[in-house]
Amino acid sequence: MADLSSGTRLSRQIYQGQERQVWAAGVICLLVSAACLAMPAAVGQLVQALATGRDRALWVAVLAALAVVMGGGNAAYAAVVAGLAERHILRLRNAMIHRTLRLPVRHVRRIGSGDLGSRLTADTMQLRGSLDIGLGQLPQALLMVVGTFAAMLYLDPVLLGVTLTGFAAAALVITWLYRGLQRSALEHQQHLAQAAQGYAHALSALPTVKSLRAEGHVDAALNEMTERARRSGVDYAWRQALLSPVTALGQQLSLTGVIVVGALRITDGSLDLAALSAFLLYLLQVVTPVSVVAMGLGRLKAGLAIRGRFDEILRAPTEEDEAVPSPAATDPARSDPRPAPAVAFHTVSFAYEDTPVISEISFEAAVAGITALVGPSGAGKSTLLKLVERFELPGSGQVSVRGVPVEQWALPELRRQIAYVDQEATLLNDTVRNNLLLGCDRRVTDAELVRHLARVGLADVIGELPAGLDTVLGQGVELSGGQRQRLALARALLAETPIVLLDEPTSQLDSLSEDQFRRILEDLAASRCIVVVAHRLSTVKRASKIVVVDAGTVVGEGTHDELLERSDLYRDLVNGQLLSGLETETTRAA
Ligand SMILES: Nc1ncnc2c1ncn2[C@@H]1O[C@H](COP(=O)(O)OP(=O)(O)OP(=O)(O)O)[C@@H](O)[C@H]1O
Repeated sequence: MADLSSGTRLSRQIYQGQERQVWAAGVICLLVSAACLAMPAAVGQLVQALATGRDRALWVAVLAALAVVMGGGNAAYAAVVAGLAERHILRLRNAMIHRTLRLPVRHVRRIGSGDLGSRLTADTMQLRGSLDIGLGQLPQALLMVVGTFAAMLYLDPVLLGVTLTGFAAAALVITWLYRGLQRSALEHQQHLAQAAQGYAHALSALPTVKSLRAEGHVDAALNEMTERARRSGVDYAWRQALLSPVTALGQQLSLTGVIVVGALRITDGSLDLAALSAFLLYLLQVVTPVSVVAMGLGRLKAGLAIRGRFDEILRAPTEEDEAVPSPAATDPARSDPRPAPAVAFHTVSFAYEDTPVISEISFEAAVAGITALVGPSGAGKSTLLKLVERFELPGSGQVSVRGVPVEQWALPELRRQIAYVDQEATLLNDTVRNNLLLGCDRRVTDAELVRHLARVGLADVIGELPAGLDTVLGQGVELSGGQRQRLALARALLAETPIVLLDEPTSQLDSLSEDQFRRILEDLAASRCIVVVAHRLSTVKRASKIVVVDAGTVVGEGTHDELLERSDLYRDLVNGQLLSGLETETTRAA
């Protein structure tokens, strides 16, 4: 029943908006099936015409017409069905792309980009094959089977009973094969996806793999994955391959039974030889469509299993679905007479799955000025930025942006308030211009783009690229880590958001760029809220507020001088244990 309802749902999705093509396919299918069914009768008529010498030309013409209908109809049917299937695949791919981009980052990371890529390519190809048989050959074969059995019923119901008994024995084995078929099809696609995921991961870590001379190790691990895919592929293939011989076995049983019972019935006079011959002709004719039905249902079952892998994505809750605004939520900043801070954490706790990472953290970042988050590695600083962006939702407590709890913002509106430069300073595989304009809602001239590039010290670098602002990044043109960070910073500047979140933006900058970066930050901080996860003392010292985070809690808050006096951890950090750039600073101070 479950199969039937998901099959019906699938058909509805495929046919939606393509009703004309569906009708055309239906009419062609009926015409072709009628022509096939009429063929044996027409051949009989021609034989009779040749014997009697009457209407020979007529029956030759009828046979020729039937052949044209069958040939042309089959070609037209295949074309219409291919159009239906391709459109369905297109919709499915686009729906998956649409959905994936709106899922929580953690969900997408958990599945993995290689696996998702495999769903979009290998799974859809497999599904396309299932649709070809399921939509293309199955309906026609079903019509043929029903039509032929109807003709056999008309000729001799007893012999039809014998025929169906033979096929029923085969059906028992086929049902058992189906059960494993769906499972092995799903396993095969999963193994393929795991291999794709492992491969993508290995390629992204290629320089590390090479430098560690770990090619052999990675090779072996990936080979193990491809071997698993081979095993499940073979399992799937033999089950598919058995469908045809089992059907043929059913036919042999039926044939033997029909010949024995037919001969007995001729002997007792309840059947004549002509009817038995016609019956046997139909029995031979029905084998191919029965095989196609058996195979087609098998492929359809496999297709439904694979389709389930798409549904897993299409039904997963998006970020919007996850953040159900709580009417009980109260924003401390709203009830406060002071203007709301740009960012406020109020007793926020958060865990990744079951691992607590943030525990009852409270702090505020003012509308203007730099708030620096410092602390040992793994303290939870980057996680705090993720909570502001609503990549993650707090387990308890409240994160507010401009006085409104993050889950009460419409997500696009919330993110319009924030420019975010992540640790990797991610750039898309697109032109420099488009990379700069991501997240920027206003019209920007090239002159303005160049001005911003100059501000982050990149105007010359970009000017020297083969196509300047139109150069596509990532296609043979790579920027250095520091250049990427500066480009990401220019993007954040262009977005002109009231809040800027920076995650270790100076990690790959040289001291000259770092000075430039610090000046830009100070300019920005005059009118915007900058929350920066910083490991450089040069940035931290100029912050209007420093929040010291340790093991998911705030252990100190204040200015550089205040914290030097009050916070042991901050002193440790400043003494060079955890803030890089310390030596430079201490040397300078000396
Ligand atoms: N996506 C994730 N899933 C599970 N655990 C995570 C995830 N991201 C981070 N963590 C864990 O949460 C803790 C805090 O990580 P976070 O990146 O916020 O620390 P951080 O202070 O920014 O560290 P660093 O300075 O080294 O970047 C770490 O123990 C980390 O292992």
